[in-house]
Amino acid sequence: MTQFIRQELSSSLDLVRKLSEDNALHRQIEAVVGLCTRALRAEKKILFAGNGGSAADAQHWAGELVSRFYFDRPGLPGIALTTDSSILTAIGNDYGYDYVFARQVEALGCEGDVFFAISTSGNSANILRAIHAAKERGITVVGFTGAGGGNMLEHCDECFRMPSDSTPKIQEGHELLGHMICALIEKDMFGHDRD
Ligand SMILES: O=C(CO)[C@@H](O)[C@H](O)[C@H](O)[C@H](O)COP(=O)(O)O
Ligand SMILES: [Zn+2]
Repeated sequence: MTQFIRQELSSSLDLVRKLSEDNALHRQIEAVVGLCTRALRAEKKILFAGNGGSAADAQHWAGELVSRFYFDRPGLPGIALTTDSSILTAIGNDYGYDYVFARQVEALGCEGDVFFAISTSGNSANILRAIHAAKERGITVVGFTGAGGGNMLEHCDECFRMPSDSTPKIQEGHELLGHMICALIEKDMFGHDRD
């Protein structure tokens, strides 16, 4: 068992080392933070969606914006499309699971919003359909995926590709990016660092 533990920790360290050395990624993070803060200053909002562990990320990051991250400050408009069981089951039952996020983007999204589309494979049908719905509405799409990129890659305005093919490892990378982006949005919008 300890060999598995060591292997897991070693691959996580390898991922973090790659992220820390990727200057293009750091510039991409800055670009995404900038597009998010421009949208927020224009009274727009950020939508989040993903499946499984990525649904947890969607809810986690929306909470960082609406509540707080490092310090007390006004709430920021973030909505996770993964939380309302009545909406999810109604759409899934009436239109099919592929539409559970796209229908919400249609109903809730506005031109100028930002949509964080999270899929480790880049191929989940309900994420791809939500991306299509977002683009149709002039909503900026920021993708979070893995090394392969999948079908979502070509449809995102910006897409973070973690340097791994392992779903759990990709998610670990997404978690790091999500926290950094939320912290930088907060800092940019309200002008100071941590408490
Ligand atoms: O969290 C994990 C694996 O670590 C799983 O729940 C994983 O999120 C699910 O298999 C998702 O359905 C995978 O979808 P996606 O990331 O490829 O879009
Ligand atoms: Zn997971």
